[in-house]
Amino acid sequence: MRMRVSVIGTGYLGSVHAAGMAELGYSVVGIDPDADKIAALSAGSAPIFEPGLDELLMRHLRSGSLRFSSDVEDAAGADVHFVCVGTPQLSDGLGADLTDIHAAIDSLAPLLDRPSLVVGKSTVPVGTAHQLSDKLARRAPAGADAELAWNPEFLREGRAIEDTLRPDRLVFGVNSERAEKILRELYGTAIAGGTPVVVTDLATSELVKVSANAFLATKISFINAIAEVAEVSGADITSLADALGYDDRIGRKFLNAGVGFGGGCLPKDLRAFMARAGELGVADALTLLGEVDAINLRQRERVVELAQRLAGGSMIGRRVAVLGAAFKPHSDDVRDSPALTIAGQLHLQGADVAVFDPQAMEKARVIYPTLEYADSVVDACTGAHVVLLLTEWPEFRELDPAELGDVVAARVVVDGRNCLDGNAWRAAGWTYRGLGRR
Ligand SMILES: NC(=O)c1ccc[n+]([C@@H]2O[C@H](COP(=O)([O-])OP(=O)(O)OC[C@H]3O[C@@H](n4cnc5c(N)ncnc54)[C@H](O)[C@@H]3O)[C@@H](O)[C@H]2O)c1
Ligand SMILES: O=c1ccn([C@@H]2O[C@H](COP(=O)(O)OP(=O)(O)O[C@H]3O[C@H](CO)[C@@H](O)[C@H](O)[C@H]3O)[C@@H](O)[C@H]2O)c(=O)[nH]1
Repeated sequence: MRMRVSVIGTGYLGSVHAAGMAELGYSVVGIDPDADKIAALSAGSAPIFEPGLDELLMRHLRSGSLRFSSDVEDAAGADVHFVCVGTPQLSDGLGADLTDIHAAIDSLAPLLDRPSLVVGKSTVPVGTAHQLSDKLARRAPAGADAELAWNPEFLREGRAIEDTLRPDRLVFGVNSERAEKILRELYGTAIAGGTPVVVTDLATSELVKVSANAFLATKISFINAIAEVAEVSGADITSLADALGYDDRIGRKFLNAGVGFGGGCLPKDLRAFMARAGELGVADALTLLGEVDAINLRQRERVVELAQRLAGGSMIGRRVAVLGAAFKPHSDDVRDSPALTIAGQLHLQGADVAVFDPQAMEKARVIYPTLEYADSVVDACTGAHVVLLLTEWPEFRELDPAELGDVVAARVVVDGRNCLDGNAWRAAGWTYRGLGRR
């Protein structure tokens, strides 16, 4: 009989994971208390923008291998339960809020009356899985037969389906050979396709995840720090990154300088990692990450200051076009988005800010309701004194500077992602400013 899988929490991670597990041939139920989300998913229309997700949902809803429910009791029949609930930043700005993950285990445990595996995928501070494992053993009617494993997720938004079906690596944090065997069977397709597997303990698996995100964040802040120096030296950060990247030991990926990292993962995971190190008495070990965070936030301030300078000193009575609201292209996720932070700051300083994003308008409106949301790039730029490109959507890269020049009040562009051809924009009469570029 094919394995039955439940996915607890169907947000950015869980919705893709549920559809991915159905694609791998399992019988899947996705559980989430958010009734609107469940209604949308059940209709085959994901509440998030993720390329290919609607098609995958529709295919497996139709075949009957995928369903969604807001009642956790519907997870009772599954053999494996993936926990994908949110672990957002606490309101004090430091540690991770583990309320939802404890609530998820509390609601699931009483349903586990036969051998089953609960697999944590959420990103958690090291030590959390051990606590949840104890809780499960105490509360599940099956006792030790209801076991916990940790299988951190490394998917990138915008490429989430590919990353789910063909991950770079799999990490299994397990307490038993039985748990390892079940996970190997579940991911058999990827393993047969060559995906390497690291089998380890719970604590290592939790730490792998936060270390991976901390390393990626460090790479981005490193290049952004160098970009500040390049800018005042007349050097060019993009050529510099290309030259660094040819060294295999360094690699070109994650060396794109600009307004820095945002989203629902890198910033909050970095801060939660530092907070956990503090609780463990080794805060000094991670002081580097405090600097990574500070460098990252400084990039947003640098763009605000640059826009002010280019607008003549004051933002009052100035119109600014912000191209991009999502934290990265091919996503509608606006959590901790550099583009929206910058737009919000300029608005507070009196600018008339018009935002356009191909996918993230609806979600942006919820958190910044007072900004103007334009229907197109041209609408946003009409009458603008400064154009800020802050998310590198392909359609923004391909803009024609001559055509856009006809609608703006002043031909001034800040390329916050260093993705435009500065020479072409200058040739069309624009004042072009990249970050870390001549
Ligand atoms: N977004 C990503 O690309 C990504 C990638 C890897 C890891 N992660 C990690 O995965 C976790 C989820 O992230 P996300 O971006 O999907 O968050 P999200 O906010 O989009 O989704 C979380 C979902 O959990 C649901 N939920 C809350 N309490 C619940 C409960 N008790 N039972 C069932 N569902 C519940 C919420 O309603 C929400 O739909 C986080 O720990 C995150 O760090 C995310
Ligand atoms: O050279 C670069 C690369 C990325 N970014 C920015 O960094 C942020 C994060 O990008 P990315 O890592 O591609 O997006 P996420 O979907 O948030 O994925 C990260 O966070 C996920 C959740 O933990 C992990 O699963 C992924 O492995 C990890 O890459 C975005 O704002 C990007 O614009 C840069 O500024 N420069």
